[in-house]
Amino acid sequence: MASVNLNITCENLSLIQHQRCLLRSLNLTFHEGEAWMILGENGVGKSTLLSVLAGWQASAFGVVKLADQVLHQINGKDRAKTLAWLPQQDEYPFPETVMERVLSGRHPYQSKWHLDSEFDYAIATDALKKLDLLPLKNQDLSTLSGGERRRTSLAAILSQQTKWLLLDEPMSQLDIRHQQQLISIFRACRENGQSIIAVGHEPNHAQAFASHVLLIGTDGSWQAGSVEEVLTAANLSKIYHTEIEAWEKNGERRFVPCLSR
Ligand SMILES: Nc1ncnc2c1ncn2[C@@H]1O[C@H](COP(=O)(O)OP(=O)(O)OP(=O)(O)O)[C@@H](O)[C@H]1O
Repeated sequence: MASVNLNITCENLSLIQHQRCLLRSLNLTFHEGEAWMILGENGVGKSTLLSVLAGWQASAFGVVKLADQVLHQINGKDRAKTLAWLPQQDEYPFPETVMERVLSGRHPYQSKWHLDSEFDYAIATDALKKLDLLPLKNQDLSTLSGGERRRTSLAAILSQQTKWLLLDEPMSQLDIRHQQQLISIFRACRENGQSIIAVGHEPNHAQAFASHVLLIGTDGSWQAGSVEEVLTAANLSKIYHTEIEAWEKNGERRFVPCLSR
């Protein structure tokens, strides 16, 4: 999609699920080049918002624009060249190898009768390498562990080579080393000109890779801004209804919940 800027803009966006109002009147621009993390309690509407930003689900009220175009008016293939969406659950209903799955990220660039090219294979192989999956490339998805499956979905997203990565709980099921690896990948993606909106449950991940955060409250309220301004112990304690402290070591901030025994 040729365009000067590929910002994602929410204009007066409200989300409703089964007659319950979740997020209210979101007016916010996700600028190209930024990395956002969306935080909030279970059920506040984080996944719903991400699926609306991906164009998968329509919003109840308001508009989402990509650059200056209403998201729903952009044809699916062009949208898929700009926005890659990782849903919360990995669903693999049919027999498929890891490589086949990762190559599916190349579909937006292929015509109906196109066979995967050497170029597609090279991109998929690179994504597999980045996520330590090369030795599993010929394995059927049904034989993978949960974390391996998650990394396969992430590799498919990377091979889509989009400007925006919309990631719903990308760290889920990953062990600590692979979480660290993914944070490095996110940093490299940003250096490469890609932008990220990730849903998660760990404020320290936002601290590690995000430039901005969107905090969503259980009453549909929201607060958005830079990590430095908005990701604070006071704001996190408020949205999670739990006391959270900020600790600092070697100039780095970490958020720790005050667990009572
Ligand atoms: N298809 C559906 N039918 C009815 N209610 C739904 C449906 N999908 C989502 N909901 C409800 O909408 C609310 C928001 O769901 P959503 O998955 O967006 O929350 P979330 O913030 O991502 O939560 P979590 O942190 O648990 O993943 C929840 O209360 C959920 O039960």
